[in-house]
Amino acid sequence: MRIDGMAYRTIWPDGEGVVAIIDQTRLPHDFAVVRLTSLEEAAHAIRAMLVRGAPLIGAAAAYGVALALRADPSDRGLEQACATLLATRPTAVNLRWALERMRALLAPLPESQRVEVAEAEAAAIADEDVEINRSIGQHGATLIRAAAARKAPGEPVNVLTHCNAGWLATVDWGTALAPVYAAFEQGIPLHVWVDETRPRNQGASLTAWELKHHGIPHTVIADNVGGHLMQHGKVDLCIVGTDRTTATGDVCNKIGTYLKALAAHDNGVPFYVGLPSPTVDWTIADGVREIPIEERDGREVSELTGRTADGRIETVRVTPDGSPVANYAFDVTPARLVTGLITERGVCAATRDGLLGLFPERR
Ligand SMILES: CSC[C@H]1O[C@H](OP(=O)(O)O)[C@H](O)[C@@H]1O
Repeated sequence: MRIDGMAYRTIWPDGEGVVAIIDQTRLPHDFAVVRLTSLEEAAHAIRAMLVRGAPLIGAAAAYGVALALRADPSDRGLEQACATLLATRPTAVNLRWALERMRALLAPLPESQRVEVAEAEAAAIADEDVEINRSIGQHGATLIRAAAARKAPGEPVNVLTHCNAGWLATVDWGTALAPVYAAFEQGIPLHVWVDETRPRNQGASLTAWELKHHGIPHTVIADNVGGHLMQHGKVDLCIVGTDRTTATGDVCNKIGTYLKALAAHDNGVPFYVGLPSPTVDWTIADGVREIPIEERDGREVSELTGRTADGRIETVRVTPDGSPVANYAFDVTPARLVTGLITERGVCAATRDGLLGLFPERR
């Protein structure tokens, strides 16, 4: 995507043994590029959410393996790299998918070839992500165009999204926001309701930042507003991302997604999910029972970080000292609440047959 006229991806090789990332913990107030040179730095970047979003986590892990092998290309080095990176965050299946792909490719190779092949495969994973998301954008834009056809000429289509599933959550384009970017480029009038997405505020700090830089009309709202907007006909469709979707169409995504899906279902608002195929966990069928839900540090709930009036970045406490905090980072939306899955091969029902119809090789 372009930032002040300059094209960026969220992650890119930046010289021998160096991988550059946008530090998303500094947005929206500061745009900072961080350079990773080791397995430990790559693992920290994922764990501390300098990079986040299922597809980007997968790409970052792949580059992390390549960095690790520069230090230790042995079988032990490869296994330790994969284990370290897999342990960074438990929910996004792209992490496991990328590491399994890297391990399967690299393990049979002599040590002397592993670094070069690892770097090429990480770049391939990144490039594939861009093309997958571009395609999701095109398929999803048809849904926004159809919504526009049901409105008065020139009246914007109101899309509600949760968290950040934009280009910052991927290598480029995004998943839930890719259809928004594609529809905007096609000249379809639209507006995006941006859930702030407590506690990390990926919506308020990342999605709003993306849309502002792209010139897309948007309004940041508190997480609890979406149901009210749907009741009053102010949401034409919801499009969200996913960190892991089961073979039967259950969708794991940022905490609060399930509540939005319930409100959408209750108000007859279509609820779509941007779903790149590496985010499908073909091995599980019951998302609520089988998907591990990350629990993060309670300080993400009890504290807030922002910019003061005189430009300083400060963190303040918003809960009483000593009040216990629970910080579940994801929830699971049952397939029955999902109108459709927007994949790189087209839009399908949130069912096993729907997914297998687009991915018959998975039968
Ligand atoms: C395109 S995946 C985006 C997905 O990832 C986010 O989680 P996190 O920011 O914790 O990595 C959120 O669930 C987004 O929908």
